[in-house]
Amino acid sequence: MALIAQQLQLVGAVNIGPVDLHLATGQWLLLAGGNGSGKSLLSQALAGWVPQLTPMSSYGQLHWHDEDLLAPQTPPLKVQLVQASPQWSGCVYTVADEIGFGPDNLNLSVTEVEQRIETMLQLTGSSHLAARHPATLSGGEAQRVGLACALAMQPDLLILDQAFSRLTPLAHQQLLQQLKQYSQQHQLTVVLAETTLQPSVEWIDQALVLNGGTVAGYGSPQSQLPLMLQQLLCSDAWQALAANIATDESSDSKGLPLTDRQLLQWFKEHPDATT
Ligand SMILES: Nc1ncnc2c1ncn2[C@@H]1O[C@H](COP(=O)(O)OP(=O)(O)OP(=O)(O)O)[C@@H](O)[C@H]1O
Repeated sequence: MALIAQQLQLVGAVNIGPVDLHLATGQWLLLAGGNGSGKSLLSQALAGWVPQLTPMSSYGQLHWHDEDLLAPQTPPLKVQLVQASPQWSGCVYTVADEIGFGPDNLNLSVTEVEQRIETMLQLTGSSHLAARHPATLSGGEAQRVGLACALAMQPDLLILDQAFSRLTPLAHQQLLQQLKQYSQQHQLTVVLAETTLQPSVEWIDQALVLNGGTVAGYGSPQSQLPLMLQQLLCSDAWQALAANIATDESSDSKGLPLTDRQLLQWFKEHPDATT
């Protein structure tokens, strides 16, 4: 297993945990929960920010491969956290240079830095923004560039804390699709922290549901779907599914839909389902 948390507890102004999770290389985990459930604090711990950048006490174990993520050290460069509002370096004047800022500081060759900038501009659909000043970007544009900056560091663990919250649902879906392809090619492990069910649920291998800082559920997306439908934001169509599976005790979690297309099919196969 690549990412392992055992009885992880974060203690500070609020308490998070205990959290147990096991994620293999290349897998995707959804940290699901409502506002204030602890997704961001747990994301920061997974990124190695505790205690240096996020001053909390920690108990239990948290490892990324051989690296102890709770050890008092600089957060590992191979683990990148992208938050909803990207912070810019303030040292450069263009988006292209902002994406190159991290790699430049690794003393890579100019050619390598330029290649990474070009690749990430394309992957995130940001090529048209290359010459813009980062401070002038719209919310959705800034989120694309924030992702490009993180990927330019070639992380092997990427944590996205509501990092696409300002994109349209279609753009969000397309960016996840691009990222999935990249993740499969580069064995990139991904953690998504979200308050909404769609579109992330379709792309994940595991879901961990947080409620008030404690783990309400953990397992396959299908097994956690009934809980996620209760706790996350979702459209009326998905709410209708929630109402149906809540009243259907024979409902088999393995057969639950995860995409809009599968949801349509589910309703076709359950003609008696009412909302
Ligand atoms: N520095 C802090 N001091 C005091 N309380 C904090 C601090 N940081 C976070 N909290 C509290 O910890 C709880 C969990 O916060 P966290 O940011 O992890 O939630 P979240 O699930 O990411 O929420 P949202 O979806 O609203 O972003 C919240 O009640 C929050 O107010």
